Amino acid sequence: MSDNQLRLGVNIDHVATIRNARGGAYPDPMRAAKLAEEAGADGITAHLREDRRHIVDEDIEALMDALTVPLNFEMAATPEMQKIALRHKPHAVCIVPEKREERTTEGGLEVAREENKLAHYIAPLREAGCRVSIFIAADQRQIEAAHRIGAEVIELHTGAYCDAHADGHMDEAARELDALRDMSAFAHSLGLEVHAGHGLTYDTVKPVAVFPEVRELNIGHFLIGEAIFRGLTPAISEMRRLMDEARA
Ligand SMILES: CC(=O)[C@@H](O)[C@H](O)COP(=O)(O)O
Ligand SMILES: NCC(=O)COP(=O)(O)O
Repeated sequence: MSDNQLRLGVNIDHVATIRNARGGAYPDPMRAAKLAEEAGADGITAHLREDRRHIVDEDIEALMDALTVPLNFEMAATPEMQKIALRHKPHAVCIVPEKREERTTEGGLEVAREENKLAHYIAPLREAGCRVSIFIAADQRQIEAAHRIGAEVIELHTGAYCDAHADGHMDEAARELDALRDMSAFAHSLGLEVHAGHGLTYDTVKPVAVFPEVRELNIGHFLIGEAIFRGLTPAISEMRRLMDEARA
């Protein structure tokens, strides 16, 4: 991979959402992960929520056993999740905020107010060899705090930009995009590796993919939905093509 190429992490959570709707064994997130690998994904992302609404513990075990690309394990900063991460030692652990009542991840992690607690929380994960990433809003204060606690990576939450775009509020989308651009550059200037994701689609990916400091995009819900219409491999290949085009 050239230095300028953006990595694509495919999030398979919502394959599990469909499986869990009937409580059976299909569609299998592992099969989706293998197809994603073949389609050019550079990594697989999976979020083990406290309520296990999509990915479950057995999925993480299967992914750790069979993946040949890195697993980005998303989790809340709880003792239970720390134990699971330390047992599996995935390539990357992305700490995300989590509320049981939310429909999806709302906003970024509050790092600045929880600095000491989070610094202690991530230390054993780093010692175990996991790259620690913090899922964060495009907010300078939070990025500075993520840097201070010793995170190596931040993932900028692109949800507000994507939601504004989907609602046709283009001025707001442009403002959110400006913040993402400025904060990508700022985080990079501190030495943090910059990732981005949440809610990205074919319509919203290029303006983010073009930021030179961004090294990885994590995309899931849209791709799994799009796979219904064109199949998972073509859906991922098209995303890959748009990212490469943005970066050319
Ligand atoms: C943190 C994040 O953005 C992802 O985990 C993704 O949104 C899928 O999980 P949920 O849809 O459950 O939030
Ligand atoms: N961290 C963001 C992610 O993994 C994918 O989010 P989404 O595309 O499912 O909204």
